[in-house]
Amino acid sequence: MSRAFLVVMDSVGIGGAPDADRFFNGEVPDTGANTVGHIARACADGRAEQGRSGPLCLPNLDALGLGAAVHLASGEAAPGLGAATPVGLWGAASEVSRGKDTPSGHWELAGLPVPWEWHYFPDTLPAFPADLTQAVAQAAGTQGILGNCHASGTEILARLGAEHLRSGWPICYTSADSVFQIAAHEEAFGLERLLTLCRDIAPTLHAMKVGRVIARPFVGDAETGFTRTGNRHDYAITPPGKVLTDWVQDAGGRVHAVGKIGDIFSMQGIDDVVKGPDADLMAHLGRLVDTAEEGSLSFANFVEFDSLYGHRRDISGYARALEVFDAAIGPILRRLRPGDLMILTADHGNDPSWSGTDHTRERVPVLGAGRGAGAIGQAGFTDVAASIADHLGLETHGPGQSFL
Ligand SMILES: O=P(O)(O)O[C@H]1O[C@H](CO)[C@@H](O)[C@H]1O
Ligand SMILES: [Mn+2]
Ligand SMILES: [Mn+2]
Repeated sequence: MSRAFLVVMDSVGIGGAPDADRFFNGEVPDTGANTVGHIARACADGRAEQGRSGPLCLPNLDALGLGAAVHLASGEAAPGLGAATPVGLWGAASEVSRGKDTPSGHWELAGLPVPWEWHYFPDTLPAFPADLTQAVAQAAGTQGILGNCHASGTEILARLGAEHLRSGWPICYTSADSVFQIAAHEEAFGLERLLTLCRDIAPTLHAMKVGRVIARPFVGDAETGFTRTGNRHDYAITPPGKVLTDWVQDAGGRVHAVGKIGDIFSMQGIDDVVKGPDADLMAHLGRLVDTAEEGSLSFANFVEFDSLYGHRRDISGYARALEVFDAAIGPILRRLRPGDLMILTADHGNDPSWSGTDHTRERVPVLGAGRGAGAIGQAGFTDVAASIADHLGLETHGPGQSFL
């Protein structure tokens, strides 16, 4: 028997997406974006010295083949990585779904490319159509909404947090992703009221093919500043068909979700979920490596690379998070048993050295531990699902090909 662990390092791209010129941050195309490559370059040049220092140090990910994968994907060397011959399976995967967002990336990694065009709101003022604005205000019980624009979630709180406290109106904003985000004060507006509002309005947005309604609760005041809390909740469209989690369950295996995976798949094919900050999630992943059943899939997402550092264009923070992740995953990799496969990958890029504040279209690393060493080469996202299915002895579905 065998077990599988699929670990998504959210936004840890490695450059070189073949269609990067069709994706943008503002006016700037994503051509040339390279999350890991540019972080490694900044570290080597002494431009990532906050809370860490020196060349990017990722011995465990690099031993599996991260540096080699960066070079394969982008043609660029990542300074500090890629010196040794990989001891894992390594390759670079491209996405075919037409969104560079989290659900598109995860669904395709789970075997199902997104078959539709997502709806994106224009970067205009207002960003939302009048009937949607009215529907949200009516559901909120307010005379109107604030925001109604593209924004970074932290910047818009600094700009509109005080006005939200004065008016009581919810702050609604979007991004280059297919999202409708509602920020509201946990105490003044009420956390439960915000979650109810998002849940009630979600079917309207999903009918428009907007991927997610995201509740963004925050606390604080104008004097001390406003801070988002851990009570974020995503209300996502359901995947349009069966995915890897269903394949595992249909064969009688259990599926354990760690982090945002439950939200991203609307709990489809998932037995249980644990949430929390990434440091806690790593402890849960370690526990699953020690306890997961034969035939099971443990599916984890580590979001802080993206949410705390990529969108904030914080190169030092992103480098630090990669180094902390690397140090923590090492002992877990060493606890894998015969018959286990762990794949580490990503869902899109979010190059912190790039223009704008949105994701970047990139290839992603595919690093495999437990099934020997070797080059996978250029792969598709769906090959990840096919390979896990192959490893677990399941029938595969969809376009993916196993690289095992
Ligand atoms: O700037 P914040 O609120 O973190 O928003 C980011 O988070 C959203 C969901 O991942 C993305 O679409 C991006 O807009
Ligand atoms: Mn993501
Ligand atoms: Mn993101």
